[in-house]
Amino acid sequence: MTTLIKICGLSTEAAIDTAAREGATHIGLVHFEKSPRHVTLEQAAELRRRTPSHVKVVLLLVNASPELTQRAQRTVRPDVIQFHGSEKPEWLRIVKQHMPVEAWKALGLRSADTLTNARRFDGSADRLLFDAPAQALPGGNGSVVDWSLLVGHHHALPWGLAGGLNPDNVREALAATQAPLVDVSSGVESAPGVKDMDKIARFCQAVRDHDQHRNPA
Ligand SMILES: O=C(O)c1ccccc1N[C@@H]1O[C@H](COP(=O)(O)O)[C@@H](O)[C@H]1O
Repeated sequence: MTTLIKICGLSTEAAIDTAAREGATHIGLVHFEKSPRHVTLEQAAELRRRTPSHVKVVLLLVNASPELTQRAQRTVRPDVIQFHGSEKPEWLRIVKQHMPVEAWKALGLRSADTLTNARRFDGSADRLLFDAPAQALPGGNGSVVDWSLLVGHHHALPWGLAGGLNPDNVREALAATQAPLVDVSSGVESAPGVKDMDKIARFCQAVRDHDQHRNPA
């Protein structure tokens, strides 16, 4: 099985090109004004147009109003909306009824209870992302998830691992958790909001090395 790779918080065409060339399966665009990675909907639409069709575009929103969510979907036309606030399963269900998008829900992984409570998204989320608990920002803080909570857990939904991943720890994270998707933002930056092309390349290579080691040809 090939691990899916999401590189999040991209804001330049160069970063999109690098992520796509290095093997990202998903790129993330953050529309959240408090984030150093915030892009306007118009910028996100431009970056979406730049993205090759084999790479899925994930638009990240945090507790956005119904009006903003609809405007964002119509302007950017993402493949996925990643809900990274305290959005409820009912809201994801409504979004999926009215918009042609996948709905992903990010959850701050505090304890085993988080995994139990995640079952409330069965039937509404297309994928869960387990991130470190919220701090000053709801995500993008570079804090590492307690991977041991995920070891041996049976996931009812497709899922992904986020939170504090970087080129130097992603292989260890994958070996520990067997995550089918890894999601990185600050771990491939040289400063908040500034993507580092070399780190993006090294991150993707580390994931490929893991996959190769697991499934030697
Ligand atoms: O990236 C951001 O600025 C951000 C802002 C608000 C919510 C989520 C955000 N990013 C997401 O957080 C996780 C983990 O990020 P990191 O790798 O620890 O920096 C990831 O899903 C980002 O997409």
